[in-house]
Amino acid sequence: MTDSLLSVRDFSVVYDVDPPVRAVKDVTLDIKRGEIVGLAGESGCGKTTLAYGVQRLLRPPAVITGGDVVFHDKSGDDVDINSLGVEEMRRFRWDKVSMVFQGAMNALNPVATIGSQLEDVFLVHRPEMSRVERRNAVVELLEIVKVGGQRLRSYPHELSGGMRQRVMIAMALALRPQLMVMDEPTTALDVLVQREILRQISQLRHEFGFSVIFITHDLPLLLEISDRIAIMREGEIVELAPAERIWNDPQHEYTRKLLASFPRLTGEKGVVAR
Ligand SMILES: Nc1ncnc2c1ncn2[C@@H]1O[C@H](COP(=O)(O)OP(=O)(O)OP(=O)(O)O)[C@@H](O)[C@H]1O
Repeated sequence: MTDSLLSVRDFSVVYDVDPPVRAVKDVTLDIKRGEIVGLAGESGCGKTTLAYGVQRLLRPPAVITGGDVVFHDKSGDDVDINSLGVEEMRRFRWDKVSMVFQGAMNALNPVATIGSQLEDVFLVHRPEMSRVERRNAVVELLEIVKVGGQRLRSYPHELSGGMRQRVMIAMALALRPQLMVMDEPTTALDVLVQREILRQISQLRHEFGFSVIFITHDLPLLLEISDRIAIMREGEIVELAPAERIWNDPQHEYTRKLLASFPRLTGEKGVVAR
């Protein structure tokens, strides 16, 4: 088994509008097993396009104009993501890769209990599971994300925003994917809740061994949670280095500019124990 989980080579995406927008330009990036890679950069630099593009989640006018994305499955198989059919890709997305979107907590169905919504994931993707097995798996998930199994019968409006976002993380974790893509997963939450959830994501990846691609505008937050950070600018990765290096010894002029734009960075140590 290789150390690498996802290999992205010379990946490019263009939005075919007039004039065309080259949103991602020849990006090369390796995600290792169990690591958290942060994607940072100003709004519009291509973070979301890159993270969605490698999962083939983009819709027209987006066009992938070049590059390879290979997923090194823990079974030992190498999966060329570009070659998967629609149905294979759908299964792949839940089983191997899952996503937590910004504001995902508002995507919960308001008239169904969170237990039944979590159960649906198993109903669809693990049809061989019995009712009892499904129920047990849901309770376990709610315990893992510290919402508590007894919340099974709660409706979304009975939970705080932070709790609902944890439910979404539980859902993303349900099939034990090897990669989780998180797009501003805590942006809508207050700072303390954010920190708690980040700490938990960090612990869970140690426990379950998944890798994370974490997207946010919030560079100080990324410095705390990420093992490595990719700094993007105008569709390119201008610097990719361990979080400590980005913080202590940024090599690229643009990285220094970006760091300087966050007055919160006072040199204190972060609270998320990686
Ligand atoms: N549907 C679209 N049609 C045309 N251009 C688009 C489309 N979606 C995104 N773009 C352009 O592609 C570039 C990259 O956008 P993208 O959303 O990937 O950046 P981002 O870094 O994720 O920004 P944000 O942090 O604001 O989400 C931007 O110039 C954006 O205007």
